[in-house]
Amino acid sequence: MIKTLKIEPLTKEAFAPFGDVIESEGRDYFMINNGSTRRYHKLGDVQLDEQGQGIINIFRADTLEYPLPIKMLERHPFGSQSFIPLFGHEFLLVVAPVGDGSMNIDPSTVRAFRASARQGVNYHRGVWHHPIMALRDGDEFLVVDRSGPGNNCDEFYFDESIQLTVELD
Ligand SMILES: NC(=O)N[C@@H](O)C(=O)O
Ligand code: NI
Repeated sequence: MIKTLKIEPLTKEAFAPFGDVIESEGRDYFMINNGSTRRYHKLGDVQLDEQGQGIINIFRADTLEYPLPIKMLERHPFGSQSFIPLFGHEFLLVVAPVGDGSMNIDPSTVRAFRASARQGVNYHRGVWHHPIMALRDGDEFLVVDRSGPGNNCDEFYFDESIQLTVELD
């Protein structure tokens, strides 16, 4: 299979099989702090196993070389992982559904999205995704994910006959 992935705009609906979109645009809110603040409540769920602890990190990432061959995806079986851009730059995502839970990805289910400068994502537990795909060198992301015992990062490498690519337009 040789395929250039179509980069889709990131929307709550389109991304629903993979997790949550963290954004304020078009979302419900309620007022707090004596009316000075909008609370966009529960935009995403932090998912953890019983032994997991939720932690807050910053990832500083450089851009990758495009066209980018998608040789592997990874997943975090014990917890969700969110990426919120701190510098307000767009970034890319490549994902595949949890599937049947086995260490296998149907390449036809792999999708690419472009997050706007005001969107973040929260990958749900076990959702396959490519490591962070910043579009600027030195870009920073607030990352909320899970710390705890066990290996929380499975990597799946596609067979060499599967050539999935992401190109920048
Ligand atoms: N390995 C690591 O912490 N980063 C990845 O999980 C990622 O999604 O970028
Ligand atoms: Ni990850």
